[in-house]
Amino acid sequence: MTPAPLRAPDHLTLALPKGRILEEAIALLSQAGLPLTLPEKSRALRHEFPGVTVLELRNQDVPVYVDLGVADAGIVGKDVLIESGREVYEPVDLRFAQCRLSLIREVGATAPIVRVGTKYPRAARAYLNARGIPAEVVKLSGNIELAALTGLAEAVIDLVQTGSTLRANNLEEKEVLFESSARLIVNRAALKLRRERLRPLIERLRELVTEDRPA
Ligand SMILES: Nc1ncnc2c1ncn2[C@@H]1O[C@H](COP(=O)(O)OP(=O)(O)OP(=O)(O)O)[C@@H](O)[C@H]1O
Ligand SMILES: O=P(O)(O)OC[C@H]1O[C@H](OP(=O)(O)OP(=O)(O)O)[C@H](O)[C@@H]1O
Repeated sequence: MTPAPLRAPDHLTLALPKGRILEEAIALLSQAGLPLTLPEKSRALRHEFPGVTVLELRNQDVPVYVDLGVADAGIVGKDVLIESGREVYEPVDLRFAQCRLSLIREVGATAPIVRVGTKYPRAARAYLNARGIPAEVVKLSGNIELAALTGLAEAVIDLVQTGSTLRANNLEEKEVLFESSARLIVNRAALKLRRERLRPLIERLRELVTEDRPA
């Protein structure tokens, strides 16, 4: 196998998630001065721009690529970052993709919580342990709320934004575990090696998010 070519210190590799974050991430990074455009729909997974490579990943894989240094930086939801358990440098709260991770039950449910369905087993266990609730955590992959509707679980832990999914399914939010938004994450070694590219990017993104929404 041929070794991977060394990347020049003035080249950036970014890990971005496909899905709802991609478009806004590309728009913000372009505003910050990177020569990026939204990739055309295709099966290509790696997109080349002048001086920048974009790796298009699943959300959960963004912290892995950044922590292991395959990507210099990435954008990912705080929810996914917490769940990953990876302690990467997180210099900018980008303030989009705002939502919260909450404990959700059917309206009026009072039965003891025996099972909890979630896409976030690590956060769920930490929450249940802190509350002293001896429930089993069942890892699910999507449409998590169905678990509470079908009796698979007495409660679910999932994201809420507008609350319309809850209202449409006769569910209610019982407690917020934490708030989430998109974050810039950076590999610590890359921050030194590619300082000239990463420092101005961090500064510009900080300016852009505070310009958008003054405190
Ligand atoms: N309804 C929502 N409103 C605002 N932000 C959201 C909402 N749902 C999810 N998010 C945020 O956007 C991120 C990406 O969500 P997206 O829906 O693209 O992921 P997904 O397709 O469920 O993930 P995957 O299939 O890769 O597990 C989430 O990690 C969260 O931070
Ligand atoms: O409060 P709301 O505005 O209704 O948003 C919350 C919903 O959005 C997300 O689901 P998504 O649409 O991403 O589908 P998924 O369950 O397949 O991830 C999340 O899992 C909730 O179901």
